[in-house]
Amino acid sequence: MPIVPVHLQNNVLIIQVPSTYFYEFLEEHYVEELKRAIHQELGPDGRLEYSIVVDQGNSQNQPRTLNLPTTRKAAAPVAQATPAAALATGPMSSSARHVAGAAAAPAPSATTLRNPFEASKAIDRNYLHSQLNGSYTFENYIEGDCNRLARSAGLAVANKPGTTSFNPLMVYGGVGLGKTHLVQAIGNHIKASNSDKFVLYVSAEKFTNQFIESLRANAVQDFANFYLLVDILILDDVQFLSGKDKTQEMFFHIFNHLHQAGKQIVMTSDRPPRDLVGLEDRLLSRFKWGLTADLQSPDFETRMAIIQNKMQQDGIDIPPQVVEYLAHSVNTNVRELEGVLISLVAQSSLNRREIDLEMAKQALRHIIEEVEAEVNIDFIQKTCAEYFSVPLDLLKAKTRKKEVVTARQVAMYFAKEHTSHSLKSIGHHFGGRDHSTVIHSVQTVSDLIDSDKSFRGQIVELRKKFAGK
Ligand SMILES: Nc1ncnc2c1ncn2[C@@H]1O[C@H](COP(=O)(O)OP(=O)(O)OP(=O)(O)O)[C@@H](O)[C@H]1O
Repeated sequence: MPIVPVHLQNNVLIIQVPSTYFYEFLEEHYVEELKRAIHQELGPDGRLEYSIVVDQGNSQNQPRTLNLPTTRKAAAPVAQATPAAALATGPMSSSARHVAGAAAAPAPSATTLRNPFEASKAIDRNYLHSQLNGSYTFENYIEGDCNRLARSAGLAVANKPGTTSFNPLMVYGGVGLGKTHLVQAIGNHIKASNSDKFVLYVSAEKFTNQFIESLRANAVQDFANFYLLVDILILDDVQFLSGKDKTQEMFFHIFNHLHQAGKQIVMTSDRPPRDLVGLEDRLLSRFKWGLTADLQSPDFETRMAIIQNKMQQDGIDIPPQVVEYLAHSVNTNVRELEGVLISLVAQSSLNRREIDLEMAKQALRHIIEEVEAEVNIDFIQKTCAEYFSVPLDLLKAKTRKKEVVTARQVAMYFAKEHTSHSLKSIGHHFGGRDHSTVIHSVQTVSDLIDSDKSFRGQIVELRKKFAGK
């Protein structure tokens, strides 16, 4: 059932939709555009109403029509309510909604919505918005060691959605490392080359809120049907589903249905699937069907390339020494790096001063001090790796060499002492180790401090490096 303007009655444009969910979707994303167009064409008195036509599977197979005004505020009930007003107490209604004039729209043949997982094939998906930000592309997603696997898997999925073994594709990593950018780039790429495919980007938080709202409005069936229309479902921040059993159950069914139908599913999470506490095992096991790829903090060269790319994109001109200074100073995450760059440009234009190294140091003193002052896990790992003379990346690797194990355990110990990260999160920063490994490391280091004098001396020296921050 396409969404079509079915009727123009006096100054009222009535748009027909197949479910309350579609009504809400239009309201949320298009209402301003629609209102503008209506005011332009029909003048200031022009109004918009929705006509929801749903087949409830009743004996006569009669479609039911529920008209909704554009505003969600309760409107005064109309004097001569039509039989459709009966819906006010039915499953599709909500007390805040104005039920009026079913006869206003001629009822077309309705879609049968009896099976909650039977998508309506007649809905014209061209009318649906993908919720993608077009500025997130593969072209401006800089590749580095930190993201190589995830990026190339993403590109493979984008070129052949639903047909690679990367289904689902799960991208995980810490804050501001480019998860959303990457998965949206996948969506944008697919959309550009497959105009017939309906790509939908949704955060797990929004998915949850929509689901709760559908429960409240007794329209769970509509909710499910909508999601079953999707060809490529991109669910961001899946960890948000933790502990939300009903939402998980709904997602489980949607996942199964889409997967079986060869539709592509892409997800992001701030931690590896095995650490997603509060998610059902059956869901977690499905997440592992495809490919799980992580994003790490970018190294110096990648940070340089990211800054240069951003400069080119935004037409910013900054001397190379300043770019290098920024890339050296801000090693936490990409969002932080971008923030520092923007702040520098803003200060330069406010003070009408050319950007040079002196100016950059001066202008960013507070910000960079703040970033540097943070004793974060990156800094702790770097300091411990240097102190014990082991390569930094081995702290995150599997190796059990004695000197690496010591450096790793000490770094975990200080991460526990100096940061607010949970044991799980600390483990995640050390190559995805679990929380019991972190507990064991902290205990081992504590025991050695008590029993080994020279080790205790090393810890005291290291602690000074962190205390000075
Ligand atoms: N490899 C990259 N190349 C270019 N820009 C990047 C890269 N990685 C991240 N960015 C940029 O960094 C910013 C933060 O990225 P994004 O929002 O995708 O991170 P995230 O991991 O989803 O963060 P969060 O954990 O807060 O959800 C965005 O502006 C994004 O464009």
